Amino acid sequence: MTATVASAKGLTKRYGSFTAVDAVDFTLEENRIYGLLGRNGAGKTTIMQLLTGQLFPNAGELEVFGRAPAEHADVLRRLCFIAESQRYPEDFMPAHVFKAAPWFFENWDAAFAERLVADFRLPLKRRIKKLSRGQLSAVGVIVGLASRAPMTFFDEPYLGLDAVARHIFYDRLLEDYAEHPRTIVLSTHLIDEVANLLEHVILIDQGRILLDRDAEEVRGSATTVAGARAAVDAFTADRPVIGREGLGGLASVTIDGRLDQAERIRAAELGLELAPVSLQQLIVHLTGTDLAGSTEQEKAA
Ligand SMILES: Nc1ncnc2c1ncn2[C@@H]1O[C@H](COP(=O)(O)OP(=O)(O)OP(=O)(O)O)[C@@H](O)[C@H]1O
Repeated sequence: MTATVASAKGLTKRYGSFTAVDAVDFTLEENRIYGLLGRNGAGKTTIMQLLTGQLFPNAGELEVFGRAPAEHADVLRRLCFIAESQRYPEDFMPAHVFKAAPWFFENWDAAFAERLVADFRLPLKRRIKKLSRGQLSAVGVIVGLASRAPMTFFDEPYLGLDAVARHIFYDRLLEDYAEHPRTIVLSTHLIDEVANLLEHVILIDQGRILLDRDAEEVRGSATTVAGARAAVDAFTADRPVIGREGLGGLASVTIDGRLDQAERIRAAELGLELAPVSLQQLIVHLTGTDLAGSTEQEKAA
């Protein structure tokens, strides 16, 4: 039995006349790794700032650990938010950050932080403003991991981190999560890289939730059917189509939903090729722009 650690109902955030988060409902369960995904400007950072009490909602209900997060110190001390471009006091070095961290995070593991510093080859005694972009991201990633906060938010945490460092992050996150389960919310555009890490996916588009589903269910929940156009069209005619491409007499159509054995046999008989759709491909299909039309908000503006 899992417990709900955050819940939003009709949660809305406006910036002037622009609605960045539009009456969303969702819950976060204890000890799960969530992917908060979506295109630029979708509203991911805004949702994380609402959850961590940095912003007040304009409407709706929001509870984190049973209370409105803003101004409740007992909630805020259980949260860790790692922003894309974290700011630190002038003249701070990484060593200062890690020394101060236990004042904010009661579960802080100094030995784990030390190991991560070695993994990321982070210079401890260099001014933070002199660090490279990737080294600056490493400081945030280390704080996020070693804080072991019951609810940890990583908002695009790895700007500038090289591929090796990103994989160290994923590996350490999974290892440590296995030993110290907690709720983790990760926002990223590198969906393929984190696809296997995520347990649950929340997909945001223009301030609304497009998908809120167990990652296992999402994986393999869509299929691309490719082959001769007439056969593809016949096979996909009665199904929910989420993407379509074609060239000459060939077509490739992505459909939502799983295919059963009989359908797979029928596809084979029609000479069609079936391929599972990756999480990234699915998200591209679901959030791809309708090039023919503008968005509702743009029309209204
Ligand atoms: N302080 C603000 N004033 C006005 N508009 C804002 C403000 N902060 C964010 N927005 C707008 O709200 C929308 C959501 O922004 P948000 O930062 O939450 O998106 P995001 O999904 O995190 O995007 P990205 O992936 O690019 O980081 C965007 O259109 C953004 O321009």
